[in-house]
Amino acid sequence: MTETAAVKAGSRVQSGDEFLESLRDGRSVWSYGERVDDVTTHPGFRNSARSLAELYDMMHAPETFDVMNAPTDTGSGGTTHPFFKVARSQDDLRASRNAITCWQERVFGWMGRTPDYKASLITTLGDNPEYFGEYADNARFWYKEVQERVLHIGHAIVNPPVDRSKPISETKDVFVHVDRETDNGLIVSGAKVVATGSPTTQYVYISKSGGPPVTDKSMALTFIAPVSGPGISMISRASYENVAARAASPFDYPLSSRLDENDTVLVFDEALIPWENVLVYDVDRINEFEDASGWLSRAIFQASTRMGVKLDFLVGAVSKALEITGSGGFRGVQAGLGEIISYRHAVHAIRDGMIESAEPGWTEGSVIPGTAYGFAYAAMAPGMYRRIREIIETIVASGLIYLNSNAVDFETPEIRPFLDRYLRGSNGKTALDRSKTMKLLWDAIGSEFGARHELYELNYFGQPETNHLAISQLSAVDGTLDYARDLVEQCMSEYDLKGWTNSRFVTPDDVNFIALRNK
Ligand SMILES: Cc1cc2nc3c(=O)[nH]c(=O)nc-3n(C[C@H](O)[C@H](O)[C@H](O)COP(=O)(O)OP(=O)(O)OC[C@H]3O[C@@H](n4cnc5c(N)ncnc54)[C@H](O)[C@@H]3O)c2cc1C
Repeated sequence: MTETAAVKAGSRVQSGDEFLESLRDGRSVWSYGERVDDVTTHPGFRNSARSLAELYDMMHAPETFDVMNAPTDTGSGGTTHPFFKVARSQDDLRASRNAITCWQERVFGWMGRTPDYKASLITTLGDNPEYFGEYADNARFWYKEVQERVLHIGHAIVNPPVDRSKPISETKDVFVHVDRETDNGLIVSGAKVVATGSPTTQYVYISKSGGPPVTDKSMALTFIAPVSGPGISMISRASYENVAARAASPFDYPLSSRLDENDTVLVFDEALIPWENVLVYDVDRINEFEDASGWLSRAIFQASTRMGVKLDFLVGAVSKALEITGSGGFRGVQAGLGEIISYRHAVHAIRDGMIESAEPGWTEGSVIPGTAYGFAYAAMAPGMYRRIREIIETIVASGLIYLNSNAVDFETPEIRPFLDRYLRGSNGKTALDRSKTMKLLWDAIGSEFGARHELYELNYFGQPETNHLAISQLSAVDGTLDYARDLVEQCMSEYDLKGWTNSRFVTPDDVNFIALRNK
């Protein structure tokens, strides 16, 4: 479908400007002791917001339109991002992969919470609205609304790390819970950890993931809220974009300066959640949802596709860095780069393996990416990412900090000749080439932005141990363990104390010293 056809058909997908306008809604974002007036102009958030706006523009641009759009399944006749629809076939998953990749290439793999991330979960509302019981119409509404407008929804589904040793009920004052019910909706208070990207999202999805089962109905809650809703505050962590803007330049921190997704402490203080926005308010349903819906496998699919692009980017940056240091020809250094590339290949392979091993979704006719390979990615990614950082620090070494402090140094006549001589690179690369490349690589792995990315990958799907456990349990029911054990049984059935039971093989009675002795 061409762009013109989609517009004629009534596409409701927001543009970049419409997205930015929607963020100017009086939301309560707090940073450095002040309430942020407007995240689209504040130096701590404005370029991150613009990076997201560019993604929305790609939904409309003729050159990316086809890969970024598919017909809606809501009856609107318009188009949407392919991952915002319930997948019905492996081809739907392929179209989703291509669209996720296309967006990630624009942000070089460094924004984890692009709007398609939450589409992994929102599509479950359209797959099985009946599951939500008395809130089924809410599920239908939000599926349609999010899909047609490609809304940007953040999520906060983990309880804050406060008194982990105590049962949830004893930390209720901190965790999100219902204060009281009213005719208009639920009055909710409490916090979640953490709402990544929320200052520049439009809505937030609150639910439960992992941890001990919920037993108290007042905490068995899933809902969607506009982040600008009354009673909702976002207390931002230090903004790397702000620090870079005030104390450096885009040349010095090219990723922090535009791709920082602020992780906020999200606080509800007697916030009214209208009944229309409630999806789950039931102990059994909230505990079952994660396993029943299959949303995690979709989330991992989006994450591994994103990681694939991030690793492509790192491979490119490391390769350019080695060209500058002149160490790229050494055997150990080549092996280091090769190890990073092999992780890159493994991630791309798992992503596509998830398509090849797609399995039935929540309801008849829907399809989700293969769960077992997905959990393997979730368990493997943290260690792999940590190892990649270690390799880069080993093979690029001091090259990562043998650098000037700021872009302005290149305009400072007293030191420019020194820079040109002492920072020059191998292979005809100039000092400017070195500084630009190495600062980019440092921002990727070493700056506060870069270090936060390791923490992010490590905790993306909870603790790796949890994912190893999940794989272990899954393998007992999906046939993996049975198959592996059968293989070993088959091997062991072909011999016994007397020798081979398989007549094809020759029992060595003719040469074996014990057999000969006993003859
Ligand atoms: C950069 C970043 C961004 C994030 N963004 C989001 C987001 O957007 N939305 C969101 O919902 N979440 C987000 N998170 C939270 C993330 O999902 C969690 O960090 C992750 O699930 C791990 O949980 P935790 O941090 O609470 O660790 P914990 O569960 O507190 O675990 C800490 C340690 O204690 C151990 N432990 C904890 N409880 C027990 C127990 N009962 N028995 C034995 N051992 C225990 C764990 O094994 C682990 O070693 C983000 C986290 C980070 C770091």
